[in-house]
Amino acid sequence: MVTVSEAVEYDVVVLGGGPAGENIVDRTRAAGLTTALVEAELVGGECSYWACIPSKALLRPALARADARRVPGLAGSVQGPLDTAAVLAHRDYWTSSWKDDGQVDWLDSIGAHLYRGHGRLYGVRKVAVTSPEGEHHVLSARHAVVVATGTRAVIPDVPGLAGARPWTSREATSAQHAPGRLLVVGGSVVAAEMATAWQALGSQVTMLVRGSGLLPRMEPFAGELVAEALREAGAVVRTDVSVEAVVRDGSTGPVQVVLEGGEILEGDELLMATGRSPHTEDIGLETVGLTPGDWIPVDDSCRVEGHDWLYAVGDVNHRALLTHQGKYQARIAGGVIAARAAGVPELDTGRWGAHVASADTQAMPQAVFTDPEAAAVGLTLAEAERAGHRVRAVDYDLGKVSGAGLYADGYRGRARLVVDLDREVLLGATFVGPGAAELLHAATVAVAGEVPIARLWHAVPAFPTVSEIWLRLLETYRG
Ligand SMILES: Cc1cc2nc3c(=O)[nH]c(=O)nc-3n(C[C@H](O)[C@H](O)[C@H](O)COP(=O)(O)OP(=O)(O)OC[C@H]3O[C@@H](n4cnc5c(N)ncnc54)[C@H](O)[C@@H]3O)c2cc1C
Ligand SMILES: NC(=O)c1ccc[n+]([C@@H]2O[C@H](COP(=O)([O-])OP(=O)(O)OC[C@H]3O[C@@H](n4cnc5c(N)ncnc54)[C@H](O)[C@@H]3O)[C@@H](O)[C@H]2O)c1
Repeated sequence: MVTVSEAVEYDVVVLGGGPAGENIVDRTRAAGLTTALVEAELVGGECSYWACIPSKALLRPALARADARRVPGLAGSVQGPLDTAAVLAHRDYWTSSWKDDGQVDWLDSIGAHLYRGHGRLYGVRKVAVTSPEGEHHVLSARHAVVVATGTRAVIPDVPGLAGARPWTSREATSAQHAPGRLLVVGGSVVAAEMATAWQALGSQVTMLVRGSGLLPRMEPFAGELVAEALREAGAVVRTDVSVEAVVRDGSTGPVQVVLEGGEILEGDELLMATGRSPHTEDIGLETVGLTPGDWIPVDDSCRVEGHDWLYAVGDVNHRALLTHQGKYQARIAGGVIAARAAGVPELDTGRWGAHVASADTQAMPQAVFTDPEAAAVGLTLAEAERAGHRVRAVDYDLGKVSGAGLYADGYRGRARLVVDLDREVLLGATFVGPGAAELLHAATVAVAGEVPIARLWHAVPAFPTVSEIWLRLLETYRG
């Protein structure tokens, strides 16, 4: 091991090169600071290679076909199966076949230094790196160390599961063929999106959901509409079931799942879409008084309490497990690091200030690329009520909007605004329907901007777009 006296010094050292880590590098370099990035696998992280990008590349053809099948005059031409090989090749293109040359070129172009290898905190302001070749480096940070090590899939402690080669999100996004029968355990976002993709790509999907419905963090109608569409597409969606054991003999044979009550189901692959745990077991948290394996709690500037040099951004701080929020946190924390390095006397930490990630808690958007798409920002009705707001939910059938009817024959969807009755602003909005993801940003602007309902009345949606849902919702609210 090299000694600390041989440490290479930078202004900022970033541990983990996913979207959040990359954005810290970008912001701190833009501020003229010297920055090193430590990455154990591929620069770009989970999102680029085994999550957002490949999953959306698999889903886009499925959703485009579903939309086209609802357009008179076109529907007849798109009744056949997807070209699975072409879809997988398209996915491979979007992951650059799991190579990160493009991202590395970008790091070079902005003058950041990449250290490939496993990084660990090594006491105050230091990171030790072990390269794949076994070389050791110690990096020392003048201003900040930023942990952005992300998450991995949780494999629950179910008898027989660990030895049954279950798929996680990694295999579900990188598989090179469609399994004949795919069992999916879980009912949240990864489960719903991957069930949608693989059912469309030719697998017979069976979803085994522990709860009473899909997409449990959204308004209940989101999960209901997505489950209905999955069933119509031929998938089996079973709710209120619990997996008690898994059996798989040999390495390539079918896998059996034993449900509570004894029923046995068989599949060719088993996807466990049962949540995430932080990549913090072996990153030296103990050397700075934190607990290995835990999420890293931070304040609203993404700084770790009690350590004025240590920050955590992205999934690892557990504020919002979404790429765009991790990137947002990185922009905020990058700005904080740059301001403090420049000796700015006072940070802008008021609500919605430049140095606090207010949107994580007050206006977080999410788009789920199922058929129909489900998109939401801010609070659901139940969350707003739990938080003690005096609210009213305003609902409207998206299919009744002319733009939606023209978009697709028999358009099925629903929208909800959650209105704060005391301030007459939106606390949340949800849209479920084909193409609904693109309705989301208008709602995000309204929620983050706390735009008064009276002013939204003057934001006129173009006719005949699906966005006319805004007019219908406001009319419904005003009675
Ligand atoms: C199937 C799936 C689909 C998703 N789709 C979406 C989507 O459509 N939209 C969306 O917003 N979010 C989506 N997400 C969530 C999104 O992937 C994460 O929120 C995002 O990747 C988090 O970014 P991050 O930078 O915090 O961490 P990651 O992307 O996990 O990157 C962390 C990086 O740190 C590296 N690392 C870890 N430990 C070390 C170490 N000790 N030393 C060096 N390097 C280390 C890892 O190798 C990795 O490259 C999806 C997730 C899944 C699983
Ligand atoms: N389009 C997007 O924005 C997108 C897509 C995919 C994932 N993501 C994000 O990635 C993160 C991970 O998603 P996820 O769906 O893996 O996790 P999740 O935490 O959202 O859901 C995990 C689900 O698994 C269930 N579960 C846990 N243990 C179980 C068990 N033993 N048996 C049966 N069910 C069990 C839970 O009840 C929960 O509903 C989420 O935060 C999600 O927002 C986002």
